[in-house]
Amino acid sequence: MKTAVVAVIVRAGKVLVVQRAAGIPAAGYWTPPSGKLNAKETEPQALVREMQEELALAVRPLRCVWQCPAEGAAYRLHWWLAAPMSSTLDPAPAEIAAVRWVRPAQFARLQPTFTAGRHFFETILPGLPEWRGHRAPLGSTLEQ
Ligand SMILES: Nc1nc2c([nH]c(=O)n2[C@H]2C[C@H](O)[C@@H](COP(=O)(O)OP(=O)(O)OP(=O)(O)O)O2)c(=O)[nH]1
Repeated sequence: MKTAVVAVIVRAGKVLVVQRAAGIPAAGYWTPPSGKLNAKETEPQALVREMQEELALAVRPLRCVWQCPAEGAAYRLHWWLAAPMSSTLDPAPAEIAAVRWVRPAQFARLQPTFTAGRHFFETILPGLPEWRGHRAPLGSTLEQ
């Protein structure tokens, strides 16, 4: 089965999500950014390439934290933590309609979202040591 990578990019206790553009599959859906692997490409290579193409964002892939089937099951989604290496975003309009940094409670209010995305924010993300470590020292000031 083919693989797509999903990038979990955290900054200041928030996760980067994108709204898929009109004219692509699942238009309008909010999700962490993703992309399919090209032939012979590794998952980290695909992550770096897709974040560059879709957002002009340099990232450093850290580790795969979750896997799940895509809806319709044509793809397997591999969710990777990735560190942002640049501070600006330049979304490609053909693929991305909007970009936001969200806390899990804010993601829960976005519509529409995929079942996998909701599960990730509700269940997987809160259990990751990197996420807890990221948030703990920041306290409540960045939570507003
Ligand atoms: N990003 C994302 N995609 C999901 C989720 N659940 C789910 O079924 N999908 C589907 C939507 C897409 O068809 C597929 C992800 O592949 P993709 O992001 O590479 O799709 P794409 O059409 O933008 O392809 P590409 O050209 O950018 O590679 O999985 C989810 O939670 N997040």
